[in-house]
Amino acid sequence: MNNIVIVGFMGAGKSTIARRLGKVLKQPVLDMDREIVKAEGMEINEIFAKKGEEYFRNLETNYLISLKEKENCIISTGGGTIIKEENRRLLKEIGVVVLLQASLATTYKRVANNDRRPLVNSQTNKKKYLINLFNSRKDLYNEIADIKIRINHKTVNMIGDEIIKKVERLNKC
Ligand SMILES: Nc1ncnc2c1ncn2[C@@H]1O[C@H](COP(=O)(O)OP(=O)(O)O)[C@@H](O)[C@H]1O
Ligand SMILES: O=C(O)C1=C[C@@H](OP(=O)(O)O)[C@@H](O)[C@H](O)C1
Ligand SMILES: [Mg+2]
Repeated sequence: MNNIVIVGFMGAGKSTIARRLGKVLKQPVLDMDREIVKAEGMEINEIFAKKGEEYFRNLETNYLISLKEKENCIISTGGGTIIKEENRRLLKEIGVVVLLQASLATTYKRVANNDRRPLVNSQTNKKKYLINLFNSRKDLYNEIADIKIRINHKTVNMIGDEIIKKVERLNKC
């Protein structure tokens, strides 16, 4: 095992921090969205548009099952991977779960004007939609987190270092 699994809401920095951890720890990085895009030969937006969200959620579950074999990897999840109970169970099996916690203000700033997230793109009132989605998922992230990191106003390097320290401490226990 010894994998590090990064969870959190859209825009919290999961993909960015995973890349940083991979570089510092010299471990392979698996970004679920990126791996799914590669396997399907379609961008996330296109998968949602052509096949729907449920299809995408099943791809996430299948991908998580394949991760059970992995060791010493840094895994970046999608913001909605934690929705399904089966996925939450799989994530706990796969590695130490690190939650990146961003404020709604930071989230909105990072996500609202980026067109790569289909769930947000399609909304006319993006702010209201994000607030509701954020609140509906909060408890699920907290439920599975072994380590929680507040990311507001911190650099990528600071967050990476904090994660490494906390994972080391946890592994010593
Ligand atoms: N600590 C940080 N400080 C400033 N910007 C950040 C930080 N972490 C990530 N970002 C930026 O926020 C945006 C969302 O990051 P990303 O890694 O795609 O998040 P996620 O994978 O959680 O959706 C990107 O533009 C990224 O460059
Ligand atoms: O929150 C979500 O439901 C989603 C988050 C996205 O990943 P990021 O959290 O990396 O943006 C991506 O998996 C897809 O657009 C759905
Ligand atoms: Mg990401």
